[in-house]
Amino acid sequence: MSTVLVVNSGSSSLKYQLVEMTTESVLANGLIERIGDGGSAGSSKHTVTVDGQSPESFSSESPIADHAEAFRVMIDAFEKHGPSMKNDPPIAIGHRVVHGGKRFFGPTVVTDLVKINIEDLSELAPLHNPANLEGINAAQQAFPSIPQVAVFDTAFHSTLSPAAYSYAIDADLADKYRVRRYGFHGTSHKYVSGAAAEFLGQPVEELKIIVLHLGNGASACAVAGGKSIDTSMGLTPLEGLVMGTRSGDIDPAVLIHLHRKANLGFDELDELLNRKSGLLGLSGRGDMRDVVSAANDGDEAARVALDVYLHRIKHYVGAYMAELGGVDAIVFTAGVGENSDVVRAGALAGLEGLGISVDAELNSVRGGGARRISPEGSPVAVLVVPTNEELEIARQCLTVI
Ligand SMILES: Nc1ncnc2c1ncn2[C@@H]1O[C@H](COP(=O)(O)OP(=O)(O)O)[C@@H](O)[C@H]1O
Ligand SMILES: CC(=O)OP(=O)(O)O
Ligand SMILES: [Mg+2]
Repeated sequence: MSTVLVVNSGSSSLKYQLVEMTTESVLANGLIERIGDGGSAGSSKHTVTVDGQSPESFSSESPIADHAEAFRVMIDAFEKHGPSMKNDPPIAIGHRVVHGGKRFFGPTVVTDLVKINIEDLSELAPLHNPANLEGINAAQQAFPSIPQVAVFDTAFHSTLSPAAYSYAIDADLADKYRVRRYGFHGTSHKYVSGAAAEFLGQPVEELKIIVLHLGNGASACAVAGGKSIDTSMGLTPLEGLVMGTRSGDIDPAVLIHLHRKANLGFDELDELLNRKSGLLGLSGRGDMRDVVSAANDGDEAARVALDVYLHRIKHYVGAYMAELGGVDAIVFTAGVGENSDVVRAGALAGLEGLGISVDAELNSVRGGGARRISPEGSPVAVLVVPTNEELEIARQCLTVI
C-alpha cells in the first residue's frame, strides 16, 4: 500500500492526514490543538479519525509541549488505532510550508540547505514558517529514512507577472530586501481551481476563474488557464481581504500616522495589524459565525465588520474580472466560504449586471461536495468547492520522490 502522510503545522496546532495514493482515500486524519499552551488548562486536544470513525477513546486531552511531542503523539495514535506507521511506513511525508520566497517554485525534497532557506524566510511569515520547520524536524527525527517534501503556499503564484508582483517603491531597495508580492494559500487555490474545472466538465486551461479562499486567513486569486495571474496577499499573508484578526489592505501611511500620533512601535503595529484587526478589531469578534449572529441580533459594530468584509471581497472580484477580461466561474472555499451562505450572497449582491447571481435556495444547502449556487443558465458559474490542501500536497509529493 502506497501512502503519503501530510503534515500541516500551524503556530499552535498540527493537522495530519494519511492518504492512500492509488485511490486517494484518507485512511486517517487528526488534529492536535493548543500545542505549548501549558497555561491554566494545561491540556492539548487531540482528535483522530480512522476510516471515517472517531470513537470517544480516540480523543484525548493532555498537555503537549511542542511539535516534536505532538508528532510522537500522532505516531502513538497510529500504533494504537492503526494503520501502523512502523509496519507500513508512508513513502513520503509532505509538509505545508507557507513562505517559499523566490527560491521555491514547486514541491521540494527537504535537505539541510532547504531547511536553512525556510528558516531564513521566517521573517516574512513569522506566524507560519517557524512552526512548519518544527514539523519537518519532528518528522525527520521520527522517520530519518523517509523523504520529507515541502510544498509551499507561494509556489502556485510564481506565475505572477512583474506588473502583478511589484510594489511601486525604490527598485534597488525592494531587490535587496526581497520586497515584492508572493501570495499565499497557493496549494488551495490550485486544488480548488482544478476541482472547479472538473465539476464544470471543462479543461482548466480554457477557464477564467476567481477563487475566494475565506478561512481564518483569506485571499482571492485570479486563475487564467490554470495559472495564478494575481492574488490578494503580498509580501506576507497580511495584504488583501479582511480576515479574522488581520486588516488586509490599508494605506501604509496609517502606520506612520499611528507611530507618530499614538506612539506605537513596530512590534505593536505588527501585533495590531496581524492579531488585533480584521473582524476582531472592528467588532470584538474574530470568528465569522459570531459576527453574523451578532449582526443578526442588531449589533451595529458587527454589521459594519461584515459590511467591510463583503465590500473588500467585491472590490477584488471586480478587479480580477478586469484583469482576466471576464470570468467563467467564481468559487468559494475554506471555512467561511464553504459554510456561510450570508457571506456568499452578500459578497456577490448587486452584480447581476455583470452576469453574476446567487440562487437563494441553492445557496442555503449545507455541506456536501462541490456544488453550483448560481441559477441554471446564469452566465457566470458561482460554485462552492471544499478545499483539500492535504490531498494536493500528497499529490505533489509523488511528483518529486
Ligand atoms: N457556519 C459558518 N459560518 C461562518 N463562518 C464559519 C462557519 N464555519 C466555520 N466558519 C469560519 O471558518 C474559519 C476557519 O476556517 P478554516 O479554513 O478552517 O481556517 P484555517 O485553516 O485558516 O484555520 C473560522 O474562523 C470560522 O469563522
Ligand atoms: C497563509 C495563511 O494566511 O494561512 P492560514 O490561513 O492558514 O493562516
Ligand atoms: Mg487554512
